Amino acid sequence: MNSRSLRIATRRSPLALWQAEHVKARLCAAHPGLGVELLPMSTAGDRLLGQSLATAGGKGLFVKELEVAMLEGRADLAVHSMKDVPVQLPDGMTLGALLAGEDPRDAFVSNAHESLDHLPRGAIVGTASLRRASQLRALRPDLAVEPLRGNVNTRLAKLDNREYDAIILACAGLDRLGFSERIRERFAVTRMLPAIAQGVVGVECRADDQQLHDWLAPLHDEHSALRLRAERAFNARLGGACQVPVAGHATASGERLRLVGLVGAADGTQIVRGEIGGPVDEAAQLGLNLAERLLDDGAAAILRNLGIEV
Ligand SMILES: NCc1[nH]cc(CCC(=O)O)c1CC(=O)O
Repeated sequence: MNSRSLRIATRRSPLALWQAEHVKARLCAAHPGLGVELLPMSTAGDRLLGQSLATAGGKGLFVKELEVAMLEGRADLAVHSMKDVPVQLPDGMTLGALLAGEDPRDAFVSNAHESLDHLPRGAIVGTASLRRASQLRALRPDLAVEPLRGNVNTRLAKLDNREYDAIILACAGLDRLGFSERIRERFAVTRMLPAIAQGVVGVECRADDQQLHDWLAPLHDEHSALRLRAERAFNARLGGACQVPVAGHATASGERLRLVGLVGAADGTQIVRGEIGGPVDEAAQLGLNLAERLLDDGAAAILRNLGIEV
């Protein structure tokens, strides 16, 4: 038996709470008798929901308070959608476990229309993501892409309120929250390339907490780790934030890893896309190499137009 009890810092959104409960359940199943409790917190990202994520200051807004709680010893671990975690972690923090990935694809959600291709001209599609907006506009320049913020439940409520004809969300979040039947179309990744790390839940903790690392080991998935090593290295070279319309998705099969990535102008008029393959033990280098290639192929100009130095 352990005398130590673990505290999981988590945001209060239904998706964040689901993920934290999931990790708690996995920890308790792997280590019967271990005490685990949730410490729900509000983050700057949650308080600034009126603004677009890009103008408000990016994905770090959702994780900083949780990291401070861990660094101050008020919490032991935090559970994140890895999509929301900046590539650079604060000193002293590490990723203690990356869970097996769920569906990485984006979802087309609509009450009246069965797929993106069925939307009438001029239909209003909600998304706050530059990445989704860029790819949507390239696929369907006739649509009106409008901002949509809030947690998953809020976004669905805005759709039901007829503020949009359709919205785009991640399949993984909808599946986790029991909303799978609301998905009308799961976009092939070749059509709507997902965000870096979409669909992967990760655990962040202090790097020096060896006991916790041992407890987390049974939760870790090596395929997710490989995938994220390539995708996050790719993203890091391209500015590493969600102010940038960057997408990337890696898959490993045996000893081979394949990474597809893109950088797009927000208006969808330009998308620079590429693909790279190589040995899994060079995952990070492959991500970096693909980023360099896209920068040479025009991504550098797109990013410079957005004020991002690369
Ligand atoms: N930015 C919010 C966010 N962060 C992670 C997910 C989905 C779950 C995941 O990708 O693991 C979502 C919602 C969405 O984009 O629909």
